[in-house]
Amino acid sequence: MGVIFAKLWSLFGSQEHKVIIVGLDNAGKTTILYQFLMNEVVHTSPTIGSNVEEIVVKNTHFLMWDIGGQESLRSSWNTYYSNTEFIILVVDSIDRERLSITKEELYRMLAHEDLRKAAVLIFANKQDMKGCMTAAEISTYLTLSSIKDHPWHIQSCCALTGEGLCQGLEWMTSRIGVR
Ligand SMILES: Nc1nc2c(ncn2[C@@H]2O[C@H](COP(=O)(O)OP(=O)(O)OP(=O)(O)O)[C@@H](O)[C@H]2O)c(=O)[nH]1
Ligand SMILES: [Mg+2]
Repeated sequence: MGVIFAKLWSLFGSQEHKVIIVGLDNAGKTTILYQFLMNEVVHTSPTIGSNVEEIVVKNTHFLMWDIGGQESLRSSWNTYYSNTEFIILVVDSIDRERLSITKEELYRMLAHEDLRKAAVLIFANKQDMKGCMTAAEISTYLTLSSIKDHPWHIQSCCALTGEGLCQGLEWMTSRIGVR
């Protein structure tokens, strides 16, 4: 009985799932992390290095690393990759000009050995902005349907109101146990 309990506990209870939150500077990564943690909008400044927080969703523990997205910091994203189970890629849906850079970064990550088992959640953030791209437009531009070797999901959201964030987390929890 004790052994069975211990096994179940290790499967569903205490195990921590590593998540990296990436995306270009100003996409809203830090805002999303603290919405997850506190259900409120915090005042942010550009992240130099990273923030890390434990987020618990229905008894599932995620260790979330929010990594600075400025150009000079992107080359060190790979130092966070080992043992990552989920990549949360945050896109600023109003930033049409830089979506091509996000695309390059996405495919660079997917090709990285340390991320070969990672599932990808794409947040199409800032949906409150007038004239923003829809999740469908972003999906088409990023050619997400061509990704066959990683589970992926795109979710539109607004980090300021929190809209869409829970649905993203629900997709992540639904993936646990699948693999
Ligand atoms: N309108 C709007 N603004 C948002 C939203 N999410 C974040 N922001 C704002 O966008 C700005 C940048 O947000 P951050 O969370 O600091 O961005 P970041 O991705 O962590 O940026 P770096 O740390 O530089 O990589 C802040 O002024 C946020 O308030 C959103 O959904 N809508
Ligand atoms: Mg930040």
